[in-house]
Amino acid sequence: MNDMTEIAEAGRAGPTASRGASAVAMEGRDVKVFYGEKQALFGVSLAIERNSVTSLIGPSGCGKSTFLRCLNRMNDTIPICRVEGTITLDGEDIYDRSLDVVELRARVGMVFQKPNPFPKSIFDNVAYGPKIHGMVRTKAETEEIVVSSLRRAGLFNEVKDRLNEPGTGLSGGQQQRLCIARAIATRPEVLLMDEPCSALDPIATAIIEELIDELRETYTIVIVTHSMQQAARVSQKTAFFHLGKLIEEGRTEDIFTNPVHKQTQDYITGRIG
Ligand SMILES: Nc1ncnc2c1ncn2[C@@H]1O[C@H](COP(=O)(O)OP(=O)(O)OP(=O)(O)O)[C@@H](O)[C@H]1O
Repeated sequence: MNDMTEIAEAGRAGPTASRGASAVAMEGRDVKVFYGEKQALFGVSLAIERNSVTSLIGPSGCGKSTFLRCLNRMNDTIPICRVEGTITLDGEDIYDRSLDVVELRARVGMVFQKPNPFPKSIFDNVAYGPKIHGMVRTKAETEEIVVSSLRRAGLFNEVKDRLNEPGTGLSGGQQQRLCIARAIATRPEVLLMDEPCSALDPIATAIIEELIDELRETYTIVIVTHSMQQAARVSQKTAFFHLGKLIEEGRTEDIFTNPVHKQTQDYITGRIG
């Protein structure tokens, strides 16, 4: 099997390759992003389907992370960054002045490239979000949400006897699952993942990929990945970016087996990137 066939096979093996179109959870329309004078995104329009995994792929510097960071306004933290266009969550403009950004980030959670647990206990890492968002009032409620989030992230059995130990003492793969537990503890609708496996070994990567597949039953997931095999394995939709433009998007299987644009074809066959 050549690389292309393997990628296509992996895409076909996805359990939802035949799922019908579901409702749109988030949508970007004509999104332009500038870092100072430099334009990084040129009018990107992309609908993110609910309870589905969307992969953002493309060569380094093409704007994948920039687009991802627009979806929960993480770009607000970069002073020179300016965003134009419209981005909605459940039809609501997330750049509306009346919108509470802290609340938005609870609804649209994020997992980063490098696992970044807080320097706190495993328990407190997960309890932190629900506490600051006023989602829990009692110790029992906090415990319930911590345990269910750790279970959901596939980590509970491994840490149940050491919940009071530091999160930073876990292995890289466990730390990343802890970060996923922390993100889902605020019961978000959407989970953004920026190359969540790039710092992990193949076994830890496989565990996270399996988890992503389970999590999409409950969450809408957008993942930036450099691995086309990973995009094919975990996502139902793929969007290909090049030089700040969205070149092509569609069902993962179609993007990898029958791309419409030459640039997409060149990227997936390894001619660019
Ligand atoms: N904080 C920043 N300040 C200035 N320019 C930035 C900043 N972040 C990104 N850029 C620029 O915006 C463009 C898109 O970058 P972005 O990180 O979104 O690409 P990417 O596709 O995610 O890349 P990679 O795969 O290498 O992570 C690049 O030209 C990059 O140099």
